[in-house]
Amino acid sequence: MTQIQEERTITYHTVELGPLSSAGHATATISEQNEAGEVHTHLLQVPAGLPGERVTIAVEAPPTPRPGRKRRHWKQRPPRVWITELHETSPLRIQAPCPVFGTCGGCQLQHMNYPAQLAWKRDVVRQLLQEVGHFADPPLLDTVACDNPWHYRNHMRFSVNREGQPGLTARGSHWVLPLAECPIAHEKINRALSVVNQHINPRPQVLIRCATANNQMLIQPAQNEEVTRQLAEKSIVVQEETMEEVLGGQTFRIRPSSFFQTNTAQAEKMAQMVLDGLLADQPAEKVSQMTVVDAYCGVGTFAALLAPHVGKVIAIEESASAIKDAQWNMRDVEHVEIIKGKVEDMLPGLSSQIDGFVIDPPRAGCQSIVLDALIQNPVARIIYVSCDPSTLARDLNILCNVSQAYRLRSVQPLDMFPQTAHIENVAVLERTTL
Ligand SMILES: C[S@@+](CC[C@H](N)C(=O)[O-])C[C@H]1O[C@@H](n2cnc3c(N)ncnc32)[C@H](O)[C@@H]1O
Repeated sequence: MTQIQEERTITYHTVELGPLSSAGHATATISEQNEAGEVHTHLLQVPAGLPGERVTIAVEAPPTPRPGRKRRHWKQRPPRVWITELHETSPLRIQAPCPVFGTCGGCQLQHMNYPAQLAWKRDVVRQLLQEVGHFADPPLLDTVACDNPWHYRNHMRFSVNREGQPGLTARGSHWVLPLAECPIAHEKINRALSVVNQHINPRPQVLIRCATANNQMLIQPAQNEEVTRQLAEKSIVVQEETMEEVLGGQTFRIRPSSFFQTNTAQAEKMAQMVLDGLLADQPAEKVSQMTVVDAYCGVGTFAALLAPHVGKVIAIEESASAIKDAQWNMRDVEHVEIIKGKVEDMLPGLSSQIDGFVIDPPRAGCQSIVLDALIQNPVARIIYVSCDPSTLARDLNILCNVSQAYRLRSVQPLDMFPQTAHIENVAVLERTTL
């Protein structure tokens, strides 16, 4: 089959780069004149650039809809932009170790030194808390660094190309870059990849998840006997249904489709922040009587770690697989109630006799019904764990400024995803009325 590739115009511009966008790309403004002599200004995202740098960029016009295609389904893509020459570099620039950095869609910040990444993440959170959250002077702490900002990911989802090779996709496309290793993947995942990529993978994706506390690994789809044997030679024990990982001194069983934090070392720190935020400064006898809710509990990480300290834990989760794991993980704890369901359905019906909440929703943040329930029956403390600072800022504004039901005590950025633009936060809120 012959495929006719559309020819796309590439223009070159020498520019000074502006601030990083929240996606982690530098920005650039260019002006172009069309055939009618009209000048149009465009704000572009420049991957692998840094503010203040003087660079030449190539700008490839986005594809246009093919004749006959319904325009209704057409989604205009931004132009593809890449740096062709660096004239003046930023003092924050370092050599990115990955050969596909800038092309791969996985990392955005490998070219920026690590302290600068941490400072930039704090700055993004500050700006969002001010502009979206309406906190004039937010109580924002410094970003907690990851002790090793490389090889931290315990879970990788590789795409597979037509030749059956696993890799990561290029930014803004479905084009698979076959990989021998990835500098943010855990060393055990890279070891497994070096075996898996020697075989033809029949499915469009390969998921690899490893434990850091032992040699157990989950791989989907299941690999054949030969691959499993070769992995065993590399000391990797491929599990069939569940694997076990240790966090905060407790063992957690995890199924392939259950959520588990992807950076175990940082998750340890995060769990301690949750415990401290909820229980610190309170007399032991009061803590032992507390009823706390772990909403969006996943496999029960926070619930299990809170259980030894408090009177009762109610854990809520919608995923059937995570619920099975949570039940196993807390099988020996009597004072835990595990509820399968949506937080927005369960929360309004819960008793008002709750002393503290841990909420760790997906990126979209909390639904308004959840925020309403927290405002109607304010609890002494909420620990809001968030993987998206913009929805966190939106929800904190409702909980603290609009309703004035809570006071924001602290927001702690935690670098769960070094080398990427993703930002995790732990916010501590307390009820305004005692
Ligand atoms: C960010 S994860 C947090 C998991 C857990 N707190 C942890 O640290 O491992 C969010 C979890 O919320 C669950 N979830 C998503 N939407 C939900 C909803 N509306 N109600 C209940 N659980 C939900 C997901 O299945 C996922 O396990």
